[in-house]
Amino acid sequence: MRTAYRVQDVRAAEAALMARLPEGALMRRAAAGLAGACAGLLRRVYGARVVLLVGSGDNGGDALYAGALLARRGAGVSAVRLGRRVHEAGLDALVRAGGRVADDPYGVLARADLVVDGITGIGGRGGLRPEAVPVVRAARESGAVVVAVDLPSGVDADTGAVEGEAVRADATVTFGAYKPGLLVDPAREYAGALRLVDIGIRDLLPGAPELQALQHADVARLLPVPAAESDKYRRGVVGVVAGSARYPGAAVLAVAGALRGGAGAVRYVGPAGDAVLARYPETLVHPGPPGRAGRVQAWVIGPGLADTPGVADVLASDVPVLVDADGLRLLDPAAVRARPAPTLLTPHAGEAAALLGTVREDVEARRLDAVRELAGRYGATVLLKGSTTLVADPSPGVPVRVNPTGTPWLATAGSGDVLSGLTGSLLAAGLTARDAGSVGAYLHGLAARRAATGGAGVSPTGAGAYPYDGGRAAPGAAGGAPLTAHEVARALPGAWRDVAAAAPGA
Ligand SMILES: NC(=O)C1=CN([C@@H]2O[C@H](COP(=O)(O)OP(=O)(O)OC[C@H]3O[C@@H](n4cnc5c(N)ncnc54)[C@H](OP(=O)(O)O)[C@@H]3O)[C@@H](O)[C@H]2O)[C@@H](O)CC1
Ligand SMILES: Nc1ncnc2c1ncn2[C@@H]1O[C@H](COP(=O)(O)OP(=O)(O)O)[C@@H](O)[C@H]1O
Ligand SMILES: [K+]
Repeated sequence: MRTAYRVQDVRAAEAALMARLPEGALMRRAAAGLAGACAGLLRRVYGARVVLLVGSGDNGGDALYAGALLARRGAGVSAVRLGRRVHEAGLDALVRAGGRVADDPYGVLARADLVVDGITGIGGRGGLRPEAVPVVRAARESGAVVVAVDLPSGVDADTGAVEGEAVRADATVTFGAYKPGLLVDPAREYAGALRLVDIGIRDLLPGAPELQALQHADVARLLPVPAAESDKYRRGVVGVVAGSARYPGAAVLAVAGALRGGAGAVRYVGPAGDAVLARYPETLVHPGPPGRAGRVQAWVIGPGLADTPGVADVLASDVPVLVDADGLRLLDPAAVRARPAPTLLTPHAGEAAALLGTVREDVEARRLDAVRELAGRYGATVLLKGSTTLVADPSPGVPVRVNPTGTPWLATAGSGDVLSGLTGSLLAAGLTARDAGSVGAYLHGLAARRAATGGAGVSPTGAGAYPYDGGRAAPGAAGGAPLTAHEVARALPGAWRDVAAAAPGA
């Protein structure tokens, strides 16, 4: 499992470790890791042209010490000063190693092979300052590989927000622990490939991180597996209330997901029974209302529902309920808060904005804050869909899960319906709302990657999702082809098998 910690926790851990180590030891560890990563990105260090963008703080210090190490290996290293101050000991080390301060930043940038962004790290506030903006643009336009130190300068480490301009890096070398902004959009997009350098603070970080990103082995442990004595009822029955005369396809897609999510049976309730049966004869169909349809272990309500009644009925039940799409528009917040059984809300940014009384752009700019706030306000688990899918628990101390497997190819009509069916099925099979949401999003993203690329998923460690391959970042959609929601559903068993194969002893 990958974890991310807030700046205050990273600083506290660093301070505790620094008190036990000689002065400067941590920065030397960070710089050595950074220099090693830079060397890996350059075909040859000797003769390479490296430019350091150096801000006022220790982030600039890291860049200067790493630059000194590269200069000692024969690189031509120039420092561009962008702060009011500079890390003096770092600058001395660079000059002693043969590096220099650039008189003409644009001249050295035009010839650079590698640019090291040491403007700000965890001490940065707001976007880049105006004087840094043209320099950063010149770095990007030079075609050099851009490596961010700890974080791309200008992004918010704790929230993933980007206010104004920020560095767009090909790779980010981060120290001690991932920061939330490296895993959550929009900042994640600026970070490129990630590499974590161990500087020895791991055991000094708090027990609960801010974020968790599951990997294959974590998901494998959570997958429901039928026991020898299982029957379809013991595996769980999921009830799907979806579709309408206007949108029968949403019912078919939600059932397509539900049939592949581990429940023993899928009960469809609504007016699109014929369309569902035509595609999936194994479905149990009932015209409704849900209260008369028979016992289920979890309900999914909402995809393509239009204004069909049933939300209040389902929310009044004593089993876990997943509410999506039109269901989110029709729900009574007080009824959600009053439920003794778990509720999982699965909005996209627009639906989340409506639930919060704000606008979509606001949610997209601050996804992590938005998902936590929604979970708190509604007393429900919330899965916020989109470019980075997040799952928040209603209890504030519980880490938010961030899904690493998503791909922009998923932005296709109906793929959310597949996700709600799949996730509801996991709920019916007995997973908690938080686990069902994170496992559902993981399998859904993996299936989409397989469908878009003709088989390639992500590696068991999640490389391919947060890659560090010694080269440039693998962009999310590279090498893929358009896919349909149905293809995502059909690729789910393959994704499930990939993940299950990573279980210990599998
Ligand atoms: N602690 C440790 O043990 C270790 C820390 N390590 C490293 O230290 C980094 C943290 O260093 P830090 O605390 O010095 O902060 P940092 O990110 O360099 O920026 C601070 C200064 O930047 C300025 N500034 C602010 N906003 C700005 C903006 N928008 N645009 C431009 N400038 C802006 C502002 O100064 P001002 O210019 O206002 O005087 C502020 O004081 C951390 O990320 C990691 O790389 C590693 O070596 C491992 C060990
Ligand atoms: N840019 C993106 N990157 C990754 N995943 C995305 C992106 N945009 C949308 N998705 C995913 O695609 C699905 C779309 O669901 P939703 O918005 O409900 O659409 P629909 O209602 O058409 O099914 C969600 O799983 C969401 O997380
Ligand atoms: K930086």
